[in-house]
Amino acid sequence: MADHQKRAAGEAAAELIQDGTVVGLGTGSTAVHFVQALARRRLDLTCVATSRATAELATRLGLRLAALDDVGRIDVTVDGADEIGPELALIKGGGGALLREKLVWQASARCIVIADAGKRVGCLGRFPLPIEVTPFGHRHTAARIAGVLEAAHLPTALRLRGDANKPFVTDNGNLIYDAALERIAAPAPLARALKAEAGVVEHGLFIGLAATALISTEAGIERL
Ligand SMILES: O=C(CO)[C@H](O)[C@H](O)COP(=O)(O)O
Repeated sequence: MADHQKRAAGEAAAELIQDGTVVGLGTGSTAVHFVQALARRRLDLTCVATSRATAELATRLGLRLAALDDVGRIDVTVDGADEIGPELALIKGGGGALLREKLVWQASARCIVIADAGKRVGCLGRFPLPIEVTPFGHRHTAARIAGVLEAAHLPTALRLRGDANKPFVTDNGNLIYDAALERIAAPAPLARALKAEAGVVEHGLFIGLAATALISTEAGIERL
């Protein structure tokens, strides 16, 4: 999707941030625009990054960073998404930062998701669901995940690094399986079933966390 739509969403979100607040910084190409626009505002902020990549960008741009455990709570987090479904249920983790993202989102009083219009779907699942697992026993965990998923699913694939035929490793030292489900009719029971697996560290279903969505369309920013 056109980068200018991502930029417009990021800039619109940056305008909502108030001076003196604690802000969670998302990960991904849309979140990059938010971080850049936020830095340009030169507010007095404390920021918590959801990935090493975002932390590096924020540091380079002069934003003050704190560790999640060094702040009492986060006032507002702004982050992208891979899919935005009904009731602002989301799939996240395309960039591999889902665990830190969810930890930061859960610590936030308010979460704003920013995206281009192409991310809106009537039913989640077209985007493969990222599932972060421990490296120990990950093939057994993958087999158990396959058992949890609905019968009609497509293969669950170990995510590889783009530049090599080696597994992608998250900032937390874990691996990711991407589950091509096509259609997630009931996200909440699936989320619970996945979390019940010992090898599953986190999954990319973000349910009941986003309060607001800023969707960038050719006609302007739509607020949900
Ligand atoms: O969840 C994420 C990273 O883990 C991203 O927010 C998601 O992948 C969207 O990325 P982009 O803005 O590049 O489309």
